[in-house]
Amino acid sequence: MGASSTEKQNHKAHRTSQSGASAKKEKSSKKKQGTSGDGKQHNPKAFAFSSSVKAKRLQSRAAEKEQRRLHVPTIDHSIGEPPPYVVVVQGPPMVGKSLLIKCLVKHFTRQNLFEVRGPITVVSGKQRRVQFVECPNDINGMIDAAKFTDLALLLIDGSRGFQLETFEFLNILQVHGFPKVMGVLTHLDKFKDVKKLRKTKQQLKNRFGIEIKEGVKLFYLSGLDHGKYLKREVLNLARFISVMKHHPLSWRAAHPYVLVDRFEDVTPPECAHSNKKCDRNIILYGYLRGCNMKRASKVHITGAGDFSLAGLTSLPDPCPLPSAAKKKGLRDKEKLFYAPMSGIGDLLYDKDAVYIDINDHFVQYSKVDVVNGTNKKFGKDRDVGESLVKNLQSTRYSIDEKLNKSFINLFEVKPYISSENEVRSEITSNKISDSSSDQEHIDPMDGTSLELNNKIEKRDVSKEIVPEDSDEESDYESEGNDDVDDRHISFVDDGKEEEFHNGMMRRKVISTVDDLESSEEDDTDYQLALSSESSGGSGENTDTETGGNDSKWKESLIARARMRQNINLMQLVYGDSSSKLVNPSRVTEGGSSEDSDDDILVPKAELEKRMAENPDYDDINVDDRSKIVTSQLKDWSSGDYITVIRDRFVTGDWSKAAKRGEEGDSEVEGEDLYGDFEDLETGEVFKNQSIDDAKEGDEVQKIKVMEAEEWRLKKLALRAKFDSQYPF
Ligand SMILES: Nc1nc2c(ncn2[C@@H]2O[C@H](COP(=O)(O)OP(=O)(O)OP(=O)(O)O)[C@@H](O)[C@H]2O)c(=O)[nH]1
Repeated sequence: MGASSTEKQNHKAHRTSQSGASAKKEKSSKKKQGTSGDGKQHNPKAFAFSSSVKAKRLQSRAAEKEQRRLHVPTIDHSIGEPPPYVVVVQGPPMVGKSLLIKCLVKHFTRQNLFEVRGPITVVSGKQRRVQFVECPNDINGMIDAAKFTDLALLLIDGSRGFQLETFEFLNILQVHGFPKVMGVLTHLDKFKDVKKLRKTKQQLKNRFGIEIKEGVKLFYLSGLDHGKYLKREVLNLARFISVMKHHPLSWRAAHPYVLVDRFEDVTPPECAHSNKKCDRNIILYGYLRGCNMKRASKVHITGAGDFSLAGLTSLPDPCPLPSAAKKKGLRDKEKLFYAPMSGIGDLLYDKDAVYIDINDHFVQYSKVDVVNGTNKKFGKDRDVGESLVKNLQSTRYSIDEKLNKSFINLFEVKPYISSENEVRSEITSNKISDSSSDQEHIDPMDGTSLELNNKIEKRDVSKEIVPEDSDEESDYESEGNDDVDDRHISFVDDGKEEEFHNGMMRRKVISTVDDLESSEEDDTDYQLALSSESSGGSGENTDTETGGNDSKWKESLIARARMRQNINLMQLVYGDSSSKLVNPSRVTEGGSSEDSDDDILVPKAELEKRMAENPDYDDINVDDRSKIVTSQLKDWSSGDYITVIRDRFVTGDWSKAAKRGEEGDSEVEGEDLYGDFEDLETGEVFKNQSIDDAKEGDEVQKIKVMEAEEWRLKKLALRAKFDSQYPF
């Protein structure tokens, strides 16, 4: 019973849905199969071309599409890694451009960026690098940015809506080929009402579509978290940027251009120093985009003008793709980031150097200005190397300048002290200058103001006489010379005082005239010291103490100064007294020079007169031969002597010369003019037959000799002529 009832049960037939998603799905699948709803197949001919015109139009359309696809400019990956894509972040002021770049950089590199300046290159994926640039808010900056941007992120303040800057930039983009554009809405957290927020979002999206084109992507950054955009939203935006398809603009693909990420001024500092408007040499670094650039081509630098390239060099990639980077020994993190103008990035590749950047947090090498009397201290304590580097920064003079100012003192006494007056004026000037010894003197070698050196200089120039009374000396030391260096140590030993000044030993002589005179025999490195150093009073003290002997000791000083002014350099260098120096001041009445200072001084004019009357070869000044005594020499300007000399030449009359020789002219005498002569061609030997011999023989013999002589000279002249013409 139960079984029969089940057999009779009527099942409802399956009714296919006529509406809804499943009905649509079914319809489309049947269409694809070419069957109608009842399962019958359509007539295939029904879908063939009904009109030939329509068919042609369809065909040409398809061909056009295909051609367009083929001609889309693409990046040639065969020539190496493509340069990074440039993402320009643009928007009105305070919209959040810098913050967005910082957040994107943080996302890609896990590093914090403190300042956004210049292009920032990051590796966004295995095969892609992105360069972020913040667009300036002036019109020129926008024009420049429109020229190189591959993707423009237009930031719009949601709470304010579209602002003028956005429209300006869009218009500029249109005339520069219109690269890809994406919108980013910020400041959405300022909306308290959710409905209003939704409505505003929709409105802005529609407007954005109208302004640019339908379907343009618009991102929403809904607020801040710890001063940064939400990670999720940044990640979405970053992903979109890194997978976005880029098609370079055709004009750009055909023209080389560089977005400079770093520049260096390599103008010689002297030129820049002397003329601030001189032509500068600049090295610009950046990725070359578009096509290859020729070395000799002219370039346009935006905002600066047209320039010619001096050179073009390819450098290693400062931010290579991870696949190309050598991972051994380097952390990937370091390699994925390059922002030279922002001061980030450890390594900096130059044309001829690689720089390692050490963060100021670790060490501060740059010179820090003292602010409010307190010097900011960075990093750890200084070590030797650091202090050396810092010392270099405080150098005020270049080596050239220092060399120009420096001098080498060959003599113990400066040789320009030549007369009594000069010596006197030197002494007095020292006295005067002592009182003004506070004046700053700059040491040419180390550029520091050293009063100590100043004093040493004075000691060298003039001399110091220290009073015999050692108490006074000590008084002097203690009284007015607090600023004298600590290293000034004095030793008194047998009338001479040894003194250490800056590590140099000096010997002073205790100044009595007797001592001075007795010490003259001692011709060692005796140094006479005038107490020019003793400020004000001591110089006067010496004068008063020596009293009546004043002129006497000065005389001996003058004599010594004069003696030293004529130091023979040759004697100094070779140690041999090949010549005797004339010391006009030291010639005695007898006309001979003596070493003693007791000699009576002879005026220079009188000495010269004496030398002219009774010259001596020894009196010839070896240093200055122009001072040769001329009275003993012949007057070669007289006509007779000139003819004598003239006839000595080939063009002269040799017979006359011979005659003169006969007469025994003193000029010709002694010269071996007619030596033995052998004619190399004939082998004939002519013995030395002077004209004097011919005089003794008969007239014929004499003529013969003359002829032979003339013939010989002719031959010599011919030979000389031949030699000069012969090429080798
Ligand atoms: N509440 C809120 N504040 C934001 C938002 N975006 C940015 N800011 C703040 O706006 C201020 C300016 O941000 P910046 O990134 O310096 O803006 P900018 O566009 O670079 O400014 P300029 O360089 O002067 O043109 C910062 O204090 C940000 O914290 C946002 O979505 N919401």
